[in-house]
Amino acid sequence: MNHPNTLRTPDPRQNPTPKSGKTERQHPSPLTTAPAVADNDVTEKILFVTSEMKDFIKAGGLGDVSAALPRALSKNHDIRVLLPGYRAVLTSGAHLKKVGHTRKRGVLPACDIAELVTEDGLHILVVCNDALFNREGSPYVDAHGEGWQDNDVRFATLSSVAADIASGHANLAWRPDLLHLNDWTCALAACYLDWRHETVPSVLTIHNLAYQGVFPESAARRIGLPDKASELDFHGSVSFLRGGMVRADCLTTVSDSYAQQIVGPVYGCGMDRLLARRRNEGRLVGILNGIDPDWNPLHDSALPAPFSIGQWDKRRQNTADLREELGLQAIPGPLFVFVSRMVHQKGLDLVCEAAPQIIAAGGQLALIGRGEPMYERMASMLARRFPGRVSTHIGFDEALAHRMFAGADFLLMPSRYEPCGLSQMYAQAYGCLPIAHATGGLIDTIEDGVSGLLFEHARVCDLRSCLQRAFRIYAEPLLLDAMRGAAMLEKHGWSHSGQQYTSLYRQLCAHKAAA
Ligand SMILES: Nc1ncnc2c1ncn2[C@@H]1O[C@H](COP(=O)(O)OP(=O)(O)O[C@H]2O[C@H](CO)[C@@H](O)[C@H](O)[C@H]2O)[C@@H](O)[C@H]1O
Repeated sequence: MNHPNTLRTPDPRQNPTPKSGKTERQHPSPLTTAPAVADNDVTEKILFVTSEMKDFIKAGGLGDVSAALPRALSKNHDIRVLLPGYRAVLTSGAHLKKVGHTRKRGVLPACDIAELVTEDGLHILVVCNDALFNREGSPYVDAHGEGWQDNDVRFATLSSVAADIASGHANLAWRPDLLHLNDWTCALAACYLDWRHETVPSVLTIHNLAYQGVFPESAARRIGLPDKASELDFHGSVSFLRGGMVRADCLTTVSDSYAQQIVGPVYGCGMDRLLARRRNEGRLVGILNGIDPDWNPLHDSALPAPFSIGQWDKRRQNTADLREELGLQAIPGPLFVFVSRMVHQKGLDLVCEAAPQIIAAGGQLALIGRGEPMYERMASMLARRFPGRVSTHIGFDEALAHRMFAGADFLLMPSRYEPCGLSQMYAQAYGCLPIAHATGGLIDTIEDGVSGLLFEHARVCDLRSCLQRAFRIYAEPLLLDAMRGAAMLEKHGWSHSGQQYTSLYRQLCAHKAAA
């Protein structure tokens, strides 16, 4: 997710958590007892608000989760996704029908609301405002990679419309019992509900705390913030995420380990004290992401040789074809891949530093990604330095990513931090063993020495030792195949996490109803 207009992780030692003029809402935790969840027991109406969805437009992992989680939840909920009317949505070929309208709210514009239904029956509500959303390119950045100048207005509008739908001010025949917000781009919805004295409960999921939707103070005027909006104050700037973190009824993040890490100064991005307080209130929980069941190497049309556990000859065919596709030599050594946004978080610099060791030991490396120009250059230079042994593809190519997981022996994921991570789970499903820094969701999804390899610190020396382990495993085919099988057997579906969300929704709705 390349979210501009958001500040990179502030150093919390330099920036202690600011004291807001307003006391944060105190309420007893409702998250104590979990009502039983029966399958196909469709109850609460949920509005799932997101700024990207893989069906139409994806910038990062949020796009994957926004496509998979609502579908998993639809067996227990009447769930609708709310998405901005980007050009990619309007021109997707789906039939859009106008179903509602929101009025101008101060400086925020009026919007139409259209509905489309996906082929598999998921209802999507689309916020239509051509001036804000109907433009070419990414949800967050312009053609030069700069954040859209009006991102504050665009995402305040998305949030305001979500609150309008929740409070029955959108002329819609449907009204949700709960709002599920995702990341800073819609976090303000929790504030709008509060400022408008609406009681609809909200859950805010933090997919990546480093992206906080921080804008200069002038944004307050541009989006018409009320004077009382001190919960958005972040060292004199306006933080959309902070507002949502204060006002949402419950915060979730995408793994248990990350939930534990972000209440401390190292991973807390300057928000650790607020988050610790919310955890002590019982209002911060970790719910692990799952992956879409479509990630199945036996039924993947992108693969030259679909395979299942044990069909290692077929898997090797994918490796040979991938080498040919990427212009890599046909050698007997292991193939390592890196499939990721190329940003500081993902540790590409560590991969580049360790690459000569991989080559010297008889391995190969293939990289795919796009992101910050410095990292893209680093990856391209590596391919020029080691022709036939390193391949770099700058760009986004979903089908190639599938073939890389299916053909590579190891996935490199030395992320400095990782809220959950999806690539390691995709890799495991395709028998490619992740080699990862033991942080966040990587701890919760990889069993060291069984379904992948973990190293303790995001340092090149730790990565190097882990690479030596990988070469030793590769030299023992029986062990390698056993680990591949174990990785493919990992259960990373959405059913358990979906149940946890359902329990949470039910507790919050019951609590609000009782109040
Ligand atoms: N060039 C390219 N071509 C093809 N595919 C590419 C690609 N670059 C990346 N991808 C794919 O994009 C997705 C990225 O998902 P991640 O969870 O790894 O990262 P991200 O940091 O964006 O997500 C944030 O949100 C998610 C969702 O909650 C958290 O898992 C994560 O930890 C958090 O940082 C994966 O499916 C990956 O394979």
